[in-house]
Amino acid sequence: MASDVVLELTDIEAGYGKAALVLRGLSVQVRRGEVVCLVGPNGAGKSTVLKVASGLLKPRSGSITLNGTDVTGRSPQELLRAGLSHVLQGHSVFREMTVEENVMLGGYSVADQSSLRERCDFVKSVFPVVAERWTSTAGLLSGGQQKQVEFARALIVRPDVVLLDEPSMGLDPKRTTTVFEQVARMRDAGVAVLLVEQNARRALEMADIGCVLDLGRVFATGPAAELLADPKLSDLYLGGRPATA
Ligand SMILES: Nc1ncnc2c1ncn2[C@@H]1O[C@H](COP(=O)(O)OP(=O)(O)OP(=O)(O)O)[C@@H](O)[C@H]1O
Repeated sequence: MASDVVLELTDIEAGYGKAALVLRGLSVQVRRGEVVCLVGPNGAGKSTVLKVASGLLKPRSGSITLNGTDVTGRSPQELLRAGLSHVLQGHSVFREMTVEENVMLGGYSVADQSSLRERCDFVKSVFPVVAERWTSTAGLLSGGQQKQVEFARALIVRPDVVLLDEPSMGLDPKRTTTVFEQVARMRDAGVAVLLVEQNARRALEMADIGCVLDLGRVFATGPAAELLADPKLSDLYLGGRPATA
């Protein structure tokens, strides 16, 4: 395994209860400073990959390694301590609380106050809106800005890898652009990002690596720009080819 691989899922089989398998031998790698974007049709298993990676769902077979250590079967809390943060689908900002209070909820496990202060400075440097609105009530921020508060909460523990489940959900195109810019800033700050997106074409324009899932397997993977340029993938999975001028 290359040393820059932060998270690796290998030959994962997973499902819910006694129901049929959702993931059928899926493998994916995420490297430091890289955004890997999972796309594919509804029900392909994209969110299930994130649940397996974060310990919310135990795989029936296969392995998960984090920074080269086998962490298969560990709980979400253990994985958080080991360097993996998961930003769930939907909105998890507490609207009545300030931005600071929301971000600090993520830092409850950081006992050392000076290291917590240093981490605050770090998230403020990654997300300028969070710094500017630090004392504001979170409910007064726009949907895209609230997403940045969720990202900051995930980054306060300074994880090696962040899992993002549909961060653009419910946002208009302009705010989606802003949110994808913030995902790129996390990557540029050295974090590995594994992202699930319905907004496949626009997410792949920002991502480094794309991974097309279908029926619980990886149908195609490679540099995101190459997937975007593939006419067959465009027609099947990316909502058709963009109109040419
Ligand atoms: N908690 C659950 N219990 C039982 N089945 C589930 C559960 N969550 C998901 N599934 C099933 O697993 C399959 C894959 O779901 P998943 O949410 O991973 O797909 P997805 O690719 O993220 O889809 P979407 O794009 O619609 O969010 C679906 O058939 C879904 O019905």
